[in-house]
Amino acid sequence: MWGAKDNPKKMFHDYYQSGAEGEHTLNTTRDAFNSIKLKARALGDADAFKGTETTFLGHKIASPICLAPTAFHMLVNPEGECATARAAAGTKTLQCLSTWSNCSLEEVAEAAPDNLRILQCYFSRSDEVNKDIFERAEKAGYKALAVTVDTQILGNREADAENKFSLPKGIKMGTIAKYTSTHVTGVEGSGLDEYVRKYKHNGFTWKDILKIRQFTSLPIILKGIQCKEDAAKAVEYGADAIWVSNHGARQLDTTPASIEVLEECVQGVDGKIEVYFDGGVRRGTDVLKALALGASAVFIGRPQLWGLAIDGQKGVEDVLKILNSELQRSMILTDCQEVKDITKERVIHSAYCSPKYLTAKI
Ligand SMILES: Cc1cc2nc3c(=O)[nH]c(=O)nc-3n(C[C@H](O)[C@H](O)[C@H](O)COP(=O)(O)O)c2cc1C
Ligand SMILES: CCCCC(=O)C(=O)O
Repeated sequence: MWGAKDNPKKMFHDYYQSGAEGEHTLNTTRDAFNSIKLKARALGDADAFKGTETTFLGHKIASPICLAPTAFHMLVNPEGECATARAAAGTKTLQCLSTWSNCSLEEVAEAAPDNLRILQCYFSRSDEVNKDIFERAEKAGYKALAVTVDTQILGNREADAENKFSLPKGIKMGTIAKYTSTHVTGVEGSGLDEYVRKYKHNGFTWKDILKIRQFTSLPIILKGIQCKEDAAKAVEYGADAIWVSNHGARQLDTTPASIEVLEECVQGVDGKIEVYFDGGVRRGTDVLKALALGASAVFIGRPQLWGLAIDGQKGVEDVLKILNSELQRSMILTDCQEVKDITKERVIHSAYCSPKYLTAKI
C-alpha cells in the first residue's frame, strides 16, 4: 500500500474527506437526510416557477446554496480559493473564505470583485492580529464574519495523524501568512495540530464575542451551533445569525447529523436572527429539507473541493449548478414557486428531527 509520504494525493484526499475518530457521524449523515420525507404535491404550476433567488443578511443571491469555508484549496488546484471565488461569482452565490486559505483574502476579493463574500474567523491570541484581519476584511469588501465556535481544539482526525499531514513547501497560508508560519518541526502526528498551536486562541469564549463587537462593525455569524441552548445564547450575545454545523463531522464524533439538530436550533433563536446550515448536503432535496426546517441558506463543504480537484473553477461551478437544478426540480414537485414557499409543510416526517422523537415511545 502507498504511504502518504510517497503519495501526497492520498494525504490531501484524506484531509478533505475524513471525519473525526470512528467517523460515525460522518457515516450516518446521509441516512439522517434520507429519513426525512418530502411531500409531493399534485398539479403545481411548473410554468409559474419563479426561481431560487433569495437574500443573505439582506444581500441578494441567486441561489440559497453557498460555499462553506474549507481550508487549503491549493492542495488540489494552483489557483486555490481564487478559482472557487470565481465559481461563486459565476453562479451569483456567496463564498465564505476560510481564515486558513492559501490565497490571501485580498487576492480572493480581487479575483471576483463583485461577488458577495464573507470571511470565516479563527482567532489569534493577539488582539492586534484579530483587529488587523477585521480591518483587512472590511476594506476588501467582505460583508460579514463567520466566527467558528466548534473548534476550541482540533477534532481527532486519525488519517491526518497517520499521514503526518502538512502543507507542501511553497504553499502558504495566504490570509494569515504575515502572522504565522507553516513550518512544521517534525513532531509526531498531524501538522495541523502544530498550525493550531502556533496561531489559534483556544481560550476564546463567549465573553470574547462581546469583545470582538468592539473591534468591527461587520455582522457576526456564529458557525458551529448544534443545540438550542447555544442558539439562544448566540442571540443573547448579540450574534447577527447562527450557522448550524458540526464542522462536516470533523470535530466531535457521535454527535447527531446537523440536519437532526436544525429544528431545535431554529427554535432556540425564536425567529430573532437568520439561521444557516451545513453538513452533508449532496442533493437538491437536502437543500429543500434544510430550508423547510428553518434554514435560510445552506453551505457545501466537500462537494466544492471535489469539483475544484476535478476541473478548477468550472468544476465548482458545475457542482453548484447541478445542485441548484436539483433544488429547482424538487421545488416544482413540492409546489414551491419561490424560496419563501419552502415551509415546514413540505416535509412529512419533520418530527423525526426533533428532540421529542428521540425520547418518544413510538
Ligand atoms: C477539508 C475541509 C476543511 C475545512 N476547513 C474549515 C475551516 O477552515 N473553517 C471552518 O469553519 N470550517 C471548515 N470546514 C468545515 C466546513 O466549513 C463545513 O462546516 C463542512 O465541510 C460542511 O460539511 P460537508 O463537507 O459535508 O458539506 C472544513 C471542512 C473540510 C471538509
Ligand atoms: C483549525 C482547523 C483548520 C481547518 C479546518 O477547520 C478543518 O480542517 O476542518
